[in-house]
Amino acid sequence: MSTDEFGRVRSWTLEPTKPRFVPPPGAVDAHCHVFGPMADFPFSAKAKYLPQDAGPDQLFALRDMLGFERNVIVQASCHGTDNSATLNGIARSNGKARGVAVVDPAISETELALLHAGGMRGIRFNFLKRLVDDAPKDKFLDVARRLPAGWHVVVYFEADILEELRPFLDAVPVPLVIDHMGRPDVSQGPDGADMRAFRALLDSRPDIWFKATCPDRLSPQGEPYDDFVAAVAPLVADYADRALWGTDWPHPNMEHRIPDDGGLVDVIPRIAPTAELQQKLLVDNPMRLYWAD
Ligand SMILES: O=C(O)c1cc(C(=O)O)oc(=O)c1
Repeated sequence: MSTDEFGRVRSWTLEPTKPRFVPPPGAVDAHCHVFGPMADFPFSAKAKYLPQDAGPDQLFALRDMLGFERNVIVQASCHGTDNSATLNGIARSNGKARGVAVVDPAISETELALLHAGGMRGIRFNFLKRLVDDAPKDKFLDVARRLPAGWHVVVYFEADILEELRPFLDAVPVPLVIDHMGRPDVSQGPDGADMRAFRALLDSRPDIWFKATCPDRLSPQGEPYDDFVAAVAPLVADYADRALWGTDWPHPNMEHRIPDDGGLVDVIPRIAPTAELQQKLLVDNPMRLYWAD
């Protein structure tokens, strides 16, 4: 694990390998983050981790090396509800990044419009207790009802609270995107209880999307992530028009098991084995959600 003299942690490799898989033209890394740089964009006082800087320059260099063209930058929990670092990343991308914000539910319509102008197209609700202090469902629903046209809600939760969250998810009046598939136990296989519950959620509404992401977080086996591939490939095949993919760089909280980003890209052709599936996963689906205008 790499911690600097200020106790700031690095959760990403400085030497990612070049993937064998070549993404189709226009491929979107639809789940990544930026950390800081802290001198310009300090972390939240409530942050649960203190990372080293992982700013837009590093993100865009990785994007190019991996063969991607666009990023969707998701506001990381360490920046709380101050979206300046994410907006800075979008602003510096020459139109090649859009974002997902985290907001105080009391945010005004004017501030939401500013986030839209800055390239945000959704907000994220985080239900992981190790990342946020509280997740007020009633306030979340209030702001979900006031979003700019075309926005969606990204939700991050773990499989053990999916049933409890169902009434809340049912009540969200805009499309939903589920981070990391709601963290199923992939060792249960494609027909395990967690995947069945997740499929039931997807079947409940046609406008629920998911990120087929994070083998590094979800695979007990680790590389080459055979358990993840076995559980997730059928989901991508069956819900091909609703699947997104992303690196999750700089892999918050993964300092003890830092993944190789090239290795993550090489999982793509195993969960999306045909050119048609790859085109949907990496280009058509994220473009519909994030670059509709
Ligand atoms: O599982 C995590 O630790 C994690 C954290 C964050 C964040 O801090 O925003 O985002 C993610 O997508 C995943």
